[in-house]
Amino acid sequence: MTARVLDGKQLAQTMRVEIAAAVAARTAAGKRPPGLAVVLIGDNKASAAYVRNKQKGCAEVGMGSWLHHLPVHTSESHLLALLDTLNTDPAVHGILVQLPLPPQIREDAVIHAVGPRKDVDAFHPENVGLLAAGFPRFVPCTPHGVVHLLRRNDVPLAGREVVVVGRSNIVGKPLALLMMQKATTANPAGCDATVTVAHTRTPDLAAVCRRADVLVAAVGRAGLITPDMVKSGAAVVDVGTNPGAAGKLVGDVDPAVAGVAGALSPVPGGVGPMTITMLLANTLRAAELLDG
Ligand SMILES: Nc1nc2c(c(=O)[nH]1)N[C@@H](CN(C=O)c1ccc(C(=O)N[C@@H](CCC(=O)O)C(=O)O)cc1)CN2
Repeated sequence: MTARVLDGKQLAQTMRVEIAAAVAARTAAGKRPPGLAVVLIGDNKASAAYVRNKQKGCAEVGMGSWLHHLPVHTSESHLLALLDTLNTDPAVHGILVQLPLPPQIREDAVIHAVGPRKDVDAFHPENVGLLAAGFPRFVPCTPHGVVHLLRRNDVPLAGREVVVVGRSNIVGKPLALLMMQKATTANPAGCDATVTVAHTRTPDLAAVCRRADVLVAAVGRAGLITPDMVKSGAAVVDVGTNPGAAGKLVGDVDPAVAGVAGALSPVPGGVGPMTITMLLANTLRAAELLDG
């Protein structure tokens, strides 16, 4: 078997056209274009590239974006003061602080300081709570990208066994919530699946993974998921972004898994591009919620 490729690059592009149409309709109706403020601290090359792509995405769909690039030694209080200003700026609908942060700045303090109505990453505890309760204000970008990638490729989820390997706040936990939740009008990203969350301390990880009709790997360990861990015909989504040889990005899934899986979302070209498109979708939603 050679797995069907779940092409995130192409789907992200299709969804951007849909978002651009919604933005154009808003501006034609005399509304302010959605605007995203992006805060980048320091000179991490990968972070700078992600931020560039986020701004490029904004331009592509007709949204405004502002980059606040702060030096690596920026103090936490300086960053919090900037966030205060952005929280009250009516042109700014979404605020994003690129992670990871330098060590003098507490991630938790920053996550709490982004106004929950502008928190397009959906990291603020208020938004985490709303998601957990099944009434998300914003759906976190990477998990939402995974759900769209599977749905738009007709991978069945309702009633299926989904195994999420990884328990991070950004991917594993929120994705497990979406996968287990009932699909409702308030929560169309709910998937009605039966969900197992596994991680590096799970005994016999291979046996747990082999149960999956849909297997999602989000651990951050290159090549962790090998062909013997995958049920024949399963859909496999790779969310890993690990540094490989010659500056290449490597996923958590061994490429040989393509010989066993029915469908495979690769790295690069799978969930990554979807993450940025879902950020644009959240910025549009923030503008709709804030400005009507
Ligand atoms: N504030 C946030 N910080 C971080 C997030 C986030 O969602 N919000 N996630 C990651 C980084 N990230 C977005 O910020 C991100 C990672 C990867 C990609 C992507 O498109 N990857 C491409 C490959 C790119 C390459 O070759 O280098 C792919 O997978 O095809 C987009 C966004 C941590 N920080």
